[in-house]
Amino acid sequence: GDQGHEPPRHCPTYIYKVVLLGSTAVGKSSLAYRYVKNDFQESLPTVGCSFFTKIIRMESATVKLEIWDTAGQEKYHSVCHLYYRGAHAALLVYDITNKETLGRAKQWLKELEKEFLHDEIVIALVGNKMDLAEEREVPLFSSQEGEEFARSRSLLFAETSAKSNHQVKDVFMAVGKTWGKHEASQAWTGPLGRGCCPVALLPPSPSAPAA
Ligand SMILES: Nc1nc2c(ncn2[C@@H]2O[C@H](COP(=O)(O)OP(=O)(O)OP(=O)(O)O)[C@@H](O)[C@H]2O)c(=O)[nH]1
Repeated sequence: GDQGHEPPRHCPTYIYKVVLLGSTAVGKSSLAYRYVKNDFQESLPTVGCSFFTKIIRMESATVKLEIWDTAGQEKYHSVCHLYYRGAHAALLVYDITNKETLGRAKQWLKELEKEFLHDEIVIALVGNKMDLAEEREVPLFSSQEGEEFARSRSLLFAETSAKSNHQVKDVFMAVGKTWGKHEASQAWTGPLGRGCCPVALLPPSPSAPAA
């Protein structure tokens, strides 16, 4: 029964939805697979959408990341908006060895900007297949073009490799931390409680040097 005025001391669960968008074969499924299973496999094209869950346990809360991996093939384009609805974060993935895929990621950005207010979603531009740097077609992110583009839209940027496990965890963590800041400026005020709401905090990446 009811134990009185003190709320129960169970850990609340925060649900946080991340959607992966981008051209076919840029490595969306591979990034999700690497992050959730810490593994890499040659995989078949995604049909429709696939779904991964990552549970992150912290001292005072549990974070459940729902990772929605969409299909990049054009024939699935018309259903993609069903998947990014309600997302807290979007990773716009391109392949650094294929310049066309960056163009596609920029189109996704336009589409998201129509659907979401600036503060409603955290967006990261992710150049994948860093292990193939010698076949690079898209200049390094630090090039003027990329940097200006990111700054003008206040995006997060990272170059990753699902294959060699480069910056994969970091990109998910960076997105989570940015979302936490958005939340802090809005409803988030401190002690955990009050049912289920978007995630506010993610633990720092263990690979990051202590600040
Ligand atoms: N070298 C290299 N290959 C990768 C990397 N990530 C993915 N691949 C390969 O690229 C191909 C496509 O990867 P997927 O993860 O299926 O790509 P996707 O974006 O999910 O593709 P769709 O499901 O069609 O949208 C596969 O052969 C992967 O093994 C990477 O970081 N480096």
